[in-house]
Amino acid sequence: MKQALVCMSHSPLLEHTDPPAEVKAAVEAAFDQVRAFAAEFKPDLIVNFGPDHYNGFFYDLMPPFCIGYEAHGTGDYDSWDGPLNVPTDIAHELAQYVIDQDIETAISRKMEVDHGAVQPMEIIYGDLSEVPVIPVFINSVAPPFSKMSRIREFGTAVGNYFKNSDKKVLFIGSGGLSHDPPVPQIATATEEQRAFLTDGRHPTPEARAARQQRTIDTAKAFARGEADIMDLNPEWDRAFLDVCRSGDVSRFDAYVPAEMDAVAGHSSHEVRTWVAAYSALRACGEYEVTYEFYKPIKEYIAGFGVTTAVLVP
Ligand SMILES: O=C(O)CCc1cccc(O)c1O
Ligand SMILES: [Fe+2]
Repeated sequence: MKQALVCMSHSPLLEHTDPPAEVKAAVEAAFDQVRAFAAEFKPDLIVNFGPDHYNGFFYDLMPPFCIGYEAHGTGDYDSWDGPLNVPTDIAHELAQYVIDQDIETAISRKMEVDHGAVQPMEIIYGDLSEVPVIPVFINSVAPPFSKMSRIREFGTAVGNYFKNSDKKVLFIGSGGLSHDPPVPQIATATEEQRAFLTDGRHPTPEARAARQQRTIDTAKAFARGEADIMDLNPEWDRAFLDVCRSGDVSRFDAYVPAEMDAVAGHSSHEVRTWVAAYSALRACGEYEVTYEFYKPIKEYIAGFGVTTAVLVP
């Protein structure tokens, strides 16, 4: 089989808060499953569908999705801050193919990817300088959002490009599930927040540290039941995982941004990266989910899901 998938939540709090030991152990066991899965599949190339949290993409120019020809980690929350090993020629051919399917993707020759995009690869590979990866940004925080059917069509186009490739491709989706971390919303932003959301790239070390501390403090308060952020929604999460497992990617179309905001939190839109990844895999054939982990983890501010999937012969 030439294609496979890993979709998993991310949280920059993994190294900054302390869930109960058995929760940490369960998450680490899930990570071990993913590492073993990737080691067995031995991809030649990763197509990494990742969100961004106003570290690489801002309202001065916010595309629905963007294919990276060259990319660099922003290093937020001590995440990868080096170059990614992007096969620019393949990224370019992929972008042209997607556009030829009447899906006008943006492209970047200098993409900046944050913790949300790189964490799965950090967990699997540790270092991001080796494994060839095409980073694909999907807007998951900054309304207006394209319809979920468009994300499915985008993922499907990406999958169709690789369907007959001689390379083994691992599709990765990073984010979700239900969660509402303290990311400012343009609709309720102060003047200062609005300026940050518009073009707040490359913050000072002090500004980045203050933002990160706010998130860490919120996570600790959330775990104590004292934070004023929306609760995680395990029922919504498990229903989403059921759709992934069903193999019928058209069922993703039913997800509506306004509803997701209301019941699953403003960052639940990160599941768009899963929708794109599962749609890319489904374009290559019928698939089955071979591993699924789920646990709502307040210390990580995440309905934390981890899945792997392969094509069925
Ligand atoms: O710093 C930020 O903007 C938010 C960080 C963050 C926290 C919890 C879960 C996430 O998925 C996430 O990205
Ligand atoms: Fe995130």
